[in-house]
Amino acid sequence: MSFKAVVLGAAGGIGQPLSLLLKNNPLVKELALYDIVNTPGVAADLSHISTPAKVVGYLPPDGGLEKALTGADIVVIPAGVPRKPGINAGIVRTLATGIATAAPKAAVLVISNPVNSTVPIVVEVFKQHGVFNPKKIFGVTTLDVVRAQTFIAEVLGDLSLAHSINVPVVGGHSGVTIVPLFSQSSHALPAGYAAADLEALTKRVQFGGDEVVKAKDGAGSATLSMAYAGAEFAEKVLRALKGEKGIIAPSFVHLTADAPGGDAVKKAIGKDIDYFSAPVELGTDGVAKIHPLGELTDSEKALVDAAVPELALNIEKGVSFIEASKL
Ligand SMILES: NC(=O)C1=CN([C@@H]2O[C@H](COP(=O)(O)OP(=O)(O)OC[C@H]3O[C@@H](n4cnc5c(N)ncnc54)[C@H](O)[C@@H]3O)[C@@H](O)[C@H]2O)C=CC1
Ligand SMILES: O=C([O-])CC(=O)C(=O)O
Repeated sequence: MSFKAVVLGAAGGIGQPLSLLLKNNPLVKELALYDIVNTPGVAADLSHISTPAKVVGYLPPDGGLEKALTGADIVVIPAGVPRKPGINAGIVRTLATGIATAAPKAAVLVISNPVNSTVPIVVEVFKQHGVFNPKKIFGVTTLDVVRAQTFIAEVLGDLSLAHSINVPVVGGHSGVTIVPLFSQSSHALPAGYAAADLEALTKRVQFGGDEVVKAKDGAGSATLSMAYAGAEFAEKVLRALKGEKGIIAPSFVHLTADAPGGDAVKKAIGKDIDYFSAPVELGTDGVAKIHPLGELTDSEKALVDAAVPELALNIEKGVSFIEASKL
């Protein structure tokens, strides 16, 4: 069993390396690349790679978005502009409308920032079209996990461990809404690791994006690490769609009653919030189960408490953007 994957924003800084990684994924039989520019070139380039996926590029004229999306099993959205939330809201609304019309059953992986608001935008558009399935819409927070894995491995002095470190990062995807649960890491920090160092490590995960923006000196935000993270999460979703069991990864999802576990997360965070990034068990229909946050330390509880009000505002911004555009 193999799948049709679609990348919306495929010609961008994330879109191109992400498309390369998906072209390299044996679970992908067809790769449709959509952007407002340059996809014919990106598709022609990738199509010479000797892996099975058939690659086709699409542009807006002649129903390009609809053609790209038709028959999609998974749609990954890295379209938009780094650090321009207002512009991205409109772009994501347009793309979500296309998906709701042409591929309402596909798994939708939202990378475009701010994820805490763009995921609610996709959900509200799907609701308007009567096709909302909370099990199929994912905010991609994998880069936060990838950073936490790497930074723990750096502290442990062995980067070869990084990929095997299992560390949940929950909450949302921006600043203080990002909550790494280092106490639950499969690889513990060194005994006697100072509280101030733990605080600094937490901040480094929360503001890892700023580190890259600064180093790129005005030339954009994280693209290559994000492509890696997006491809890794997409691969997990595809493996689960194919029937593999027991795959769990944090993702920013709707805490619906339709997927068991959401209520327990709401209880743990002490607020009736509609979205949270929690460890999600993936299945043949998307979200199979939302896992609990587990035992939190006092400092982790404080991080969750700080995250929730900001998260609630971000979510409301996304919802009200669509509400307002209904008028
Ligand atoms: N979730 C996460 O962890 C991360 C999210 N991001 C976000 O990913 C997004 C993309 O970042 P980059 O690739 O660096 O930006 P970029 O500017 O290099 O690429 C964006 C691409 O989107 C395309 N685009 C614009 N409007 C479009 C539309 N209506 N339909 C289809 N494509 C459209 C552009 O033509 C461009 O090719 C940004 O919003 C950024 O903030 C970035 C890093 C991490
Ligand atoms: O910081 C940014 O603007 C991009 C991003 O989401 C990240 O690197 O985590």
